[in-house]
Amino acid sequence: MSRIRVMVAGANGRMGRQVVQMVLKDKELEYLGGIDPSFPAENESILKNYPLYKNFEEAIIERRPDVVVDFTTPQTVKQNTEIALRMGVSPVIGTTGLTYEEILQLDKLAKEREIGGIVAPNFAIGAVLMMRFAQIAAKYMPNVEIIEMHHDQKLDAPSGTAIKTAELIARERKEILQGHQDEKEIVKGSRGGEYSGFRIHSVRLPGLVAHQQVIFGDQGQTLTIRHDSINRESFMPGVNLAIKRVRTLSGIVYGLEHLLD
Ligand SMILES: NC(=O)C1=CN([C@@H]2O[C@H](COP(=O)(O)OP(=O)(O)OC[C@H]3O[C@@H](n4cnc5c(N)ncnc54)[C@H](OP(=O)(O)O)[C@@H]3O)[C@@H](O)[C@H]2O)C=CC1
Ligand SMILES: O=C(O)C1=N[C@H](C(=O)O)C[C@H](O)C1
Repeated sequence: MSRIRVMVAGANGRMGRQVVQMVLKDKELEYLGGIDPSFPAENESILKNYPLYKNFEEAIIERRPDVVVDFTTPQTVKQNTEIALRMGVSPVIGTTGLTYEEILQLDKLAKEREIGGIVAPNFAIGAVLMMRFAQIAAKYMPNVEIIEMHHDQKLDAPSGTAIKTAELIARERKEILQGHQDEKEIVKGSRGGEYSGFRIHSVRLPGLVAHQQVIFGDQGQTLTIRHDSINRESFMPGVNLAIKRVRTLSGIVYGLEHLLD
């Protein structure tokens, strides 16, 4: 059976480097090269042993991969994905920051071109379970707040995981007036961002990787569902699964849970 030909956009980034190593270790995958405007600084970088492009479109035209994995930036991911879909390449998108409307637009394009793609705000299995458990709890405990905590180089807030969690909670939660209606926010932003009547708080600190708590409250009790990615290896089994399954999908699938049994 022929190997799946893979390129990695954002290859020189924190996630991209991890993905390149994972692809190189898997005999079912063939690494065609990376795409990243910033070239690796260290001479010993493994990236330098393979083609490295600065321009996404040029790379896709020249190498013609089956799958392109995108861990770039919220500013560039939509354009990259449109190029990939127009060129018949299946996108595996980990980059966060796409709006729901943008995902729908990409889905339309993917279906027109009969190509499968996946947008997964979190590839860690534990995070997928955390979101599912929060969705279940929201039906019974509608008072809820989300606290997400990430490293201080993150470009988007709230995290893609927090947004997806909020979407799932909002689907199950009955509409309630949460908190005191006469609340006065003394320090602007201290109550976090509002999503569908509940709050999301974003913490950014060095030392953190990717963490989230979903806290539910009720009379005399709280329930806390927490997930921690303590390193970026946590995302690799999910990315690997997505690379192997993406070409069997129809249109853009939103969330790794759709690939799990
Ligand atoms: N879905 C998931 O499970 C996870 C998702 N993420 C998401 O992945 C994204 C990347 O995170 P992270 O690796 O930490 O970020 P980094 O900033 O470390 O890496 C992003 C890389 O992409 C490069 N880049 C920018 N524009 C382009 C482009 N047009 N084409 C190719 N490469 C480009 C950047 O170069 P330069 O620095 O020069 O701009 C940088 O090297 C974020 O959106 C993050 O939220 C992160 C972890 C897990
Ligand atoms: O930027 C990160 O690091 C992460 N981003 C994703 C998100 O926005 O949810 C996934 C994970 O939390 C790590």
